[in-house]
Amino acid sequence: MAEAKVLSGAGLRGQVAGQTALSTVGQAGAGLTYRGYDVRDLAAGAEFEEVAYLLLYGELPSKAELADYKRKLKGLRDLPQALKEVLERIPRDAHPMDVMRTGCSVLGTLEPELTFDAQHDKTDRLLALFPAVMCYWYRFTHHGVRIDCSSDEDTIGGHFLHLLHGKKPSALHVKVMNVSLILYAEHEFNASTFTARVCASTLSDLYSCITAAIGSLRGPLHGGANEAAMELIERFQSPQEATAELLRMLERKDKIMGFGHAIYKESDPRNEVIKGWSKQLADEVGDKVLYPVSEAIDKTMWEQKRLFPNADFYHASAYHFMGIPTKLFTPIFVCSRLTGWAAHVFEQRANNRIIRPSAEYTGVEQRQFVPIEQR
Ligand SMILES: CC(=O)SCCNC(=O)CCNC(=O)[C@H](O)C(C)(C)COP(=O)(O)OP(=O)(O)OC[C@H]1O[C@@H](n2cnc3c(N)ncnc32)[C@H](O)[C@@H]1OP(=O)(O)O
Ligand SMILES: O=C([O-])CC(=O)C(=O)O
Repeated sequence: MAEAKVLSGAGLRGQVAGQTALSTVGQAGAGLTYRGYDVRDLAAGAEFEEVAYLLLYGELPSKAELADYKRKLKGLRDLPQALKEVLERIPRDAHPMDVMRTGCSVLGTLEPELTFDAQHDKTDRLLALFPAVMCYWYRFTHHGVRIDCSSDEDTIGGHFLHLLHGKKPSALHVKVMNVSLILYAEHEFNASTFTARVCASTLSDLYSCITAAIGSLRGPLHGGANEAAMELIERFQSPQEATAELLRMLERKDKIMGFGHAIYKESDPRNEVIKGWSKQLADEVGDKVLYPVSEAIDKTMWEQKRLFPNADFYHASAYHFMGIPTKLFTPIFVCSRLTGWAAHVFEQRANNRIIRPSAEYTGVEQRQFVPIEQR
């Protein structure tokens, strides 16, 4: 059973900054729950759309509700022409997280949230269309094709893989995407969600909250770590080489991306799930390097620092084995975490007070103003 991490010091660590009924993180017994359900049970038995519905609408759907919800989302997948034109203008070497941020913001000008009554419909639209924002830009700028943004795929994960690769994905890959989207969906007051709530607390619109959250997720200390972890593991040809270099990196006090956590102390419950799927994908593609290298880094980090892989580390190899380009790793996180962000925005709006903490002043004492001619 994981103990709660002892929290102190900077970064607002250990401060209760509000209330939520959406998830628990790092509590004894179950490391992560969404509205009371253990994330491992959801990842094993649910579809991502069920989890999205749970977070956004409050309860797991019945079969009929899920079928209706998936039908609704399927009908909302295509991008407005004006958004496609904007995406075509974004440079090939732009970071895809900047593309997601811009795509979200532009949609906010085309289909604005005029009243908060529209918050669920606007969220469903973003949920349905985010995979196409990423894939339309990527395929246009990298392969010169204007893809059809609708597909017959039953799930968001399958739809994303279909748009990216231009063909029907395998059942295994659809399953892993589904699990991945569930694992990334919600995580209490992490940096990007807190950003969304701060924005919501000013009574701003949903698109502003989500755009701001994407900006926070982009950094390598948060969602950007899955991409940074891939850049690390692909440097090595063998576990021995990885271990030797890791020891040098730790000696230099480098941060190893994909390890450690602000709240969890001994393990991240999402890791065991995605690690298992990464192993299965490694076997499928006959990998003899990346997965053993990942395990060697994992072992060395634990032995040397007592640091464990977080949700991001084995996501890197899992996504890679499915042929997903590294720079699209963090945008996939956006497609999932949108559900948590939006649910937090709804929660903030339902019981709002503007979030405005105080600062401890550390500057100079009050002093006399000196006119510019006398300075
Ligand atoms: C989905 C997610 O967003 S999960 C997080 C993804 N981010 C990463 O993987 C980035 C790498 N990890 C980190 O930078 C950190 O572990 C964070 C940002 C996740 C958490 O930061 P904090 O809460 O400040 O970490 P914490 O207080 O546990 O750090 C304790 C010590 O371990 C070190 N440490 C923590 N993580 C790492 C790491 N990944 N590599 C090397 N050292 C580390 C810290 O530098 C600190 O050392 P010090 O006491 O000598 O200063
Ligand atoms: O909670 C955090 O600080 C980061 C994290 O794991 C997440 O957002 O999924």
